Amino acid sequence: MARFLIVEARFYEHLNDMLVAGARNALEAAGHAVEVLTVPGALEIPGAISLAAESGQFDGFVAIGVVIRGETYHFEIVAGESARGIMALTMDGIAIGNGILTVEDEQQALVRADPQQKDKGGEAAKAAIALLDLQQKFA
Ligand SMILES: Nc1c(NC[C@H](O)[C@H](O)[C@H](O)CO)[nH]c(=O)[nH]c1=O
Ligand SMILES: CC(=O)[C@@H](O)COP(=O)(O)O
Repeated sequence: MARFLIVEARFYEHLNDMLVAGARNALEAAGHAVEVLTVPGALEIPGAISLAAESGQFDGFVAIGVVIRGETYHFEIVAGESARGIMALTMDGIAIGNGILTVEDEQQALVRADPQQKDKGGEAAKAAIALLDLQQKFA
């Protein structure tokens, strides 16, 4: 049993609930312990994971959020920088699954967040489990 932290950016609550449910289902089905930490937006996710990883309290992480394109360049910043931050932490050896949706509209997000449809939260959780398995394999 490993200890996983889901770090969720609670920007779109109804979509987040579905993504977190999918991630939690996948982690618990695999026999892992799950806690959830909430941050304001996707840009805060890498920093929160970095702090939580330093605490030594968790073995792996699932980043959950939804970024929907608006009218300005802000979408590119939030989508790109959150992914860049997560990838930097991954390359430092932290097991993270990226479940941050970056979509054009809410309809695209709904289909991807719903555990009965694309279940991107569950997919991200399985990716985190796979990375943790690799960490242990190469330790
Ligand atoms: N527009 C979205 C944001 N924006 C907020 C930023 O993530 C951040 O919280 C703010 O700039 C303060 O640092 N966040 C999302 O998760 N989704 C969005 O669509
Ligand atoms: C992440 C975004 O693009 C969005 O929430 C911001 O919208 P806008 O560009 O219209 O300010």
